[in-house]
Amino acid sequence: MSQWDMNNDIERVLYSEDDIAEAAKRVGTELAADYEGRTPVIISVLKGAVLWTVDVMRYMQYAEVEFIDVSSYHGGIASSGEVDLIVDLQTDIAGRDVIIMEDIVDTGRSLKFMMALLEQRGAKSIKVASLLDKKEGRVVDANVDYVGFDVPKAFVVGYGLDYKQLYRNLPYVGVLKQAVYDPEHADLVDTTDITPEH
Ligand SMILES: O=P(O)(O)OC[C@H]1O[C@H](OP(=O)(O)OP(=O)(O)O)[C@H](O)[C@@H]1O
Ligand code: HPA
Repeated sequence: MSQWDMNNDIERVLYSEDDIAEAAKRVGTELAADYEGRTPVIISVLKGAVLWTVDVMRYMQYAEVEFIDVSSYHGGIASSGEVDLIVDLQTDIAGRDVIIMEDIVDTGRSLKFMMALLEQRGAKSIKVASLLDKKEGRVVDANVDYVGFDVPKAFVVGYGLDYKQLYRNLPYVGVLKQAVYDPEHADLVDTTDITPEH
């Protein structure tokens, strides 16, 4: 195997390409049924949710898609606690049914920030569809309505999720090897006793 291979940096795969394709079909089909007769605005959260968004929306009917970018991680593995709006929506969502598409809800800070913003702008309804829900990571209240997988408390990468902007293009979700992290952050990552919940 070539040394120049991202797969070498992965400790273990949690959700395979097939697992994710199945989850996208399940969530997309459920959304199609729940939004029958309505045209929701899908709000895809850059950059991580792009792959999940396009895979899920293939199973839906009439829907618009918009992008937003909020950031609390600034590239590393620890949430900074402060959320910034980096890229705003290009449309008015007042009176609209919106679906926030996330790759992961972890501390909940990004989602809480977006929920407040969309409520303030007069969204008629707001639901959340996330590939991963890391419930153990929550530090603020944030609820996910449509979940791909409940993910254990470990820093994961792949299928949109990054570490320092890399690994988003892996087709699966996995745990990064400890050795890949900056030594000063090593204590923030727990890769032991991780059991996939599927
Ligand atoms: O629940 P939280 O602790 O707020 O974490 C979840 C957020 O963090 C990640 O985005 P990030 O800010 O890293 O941007 P990215 O999608 O561009 O990687 C992820 O895509 C979520 O939006
Ligand atoms: O586990 C994670 N991996 C990548 N990005 C993230 N943003 C919040 N949690 C994570």
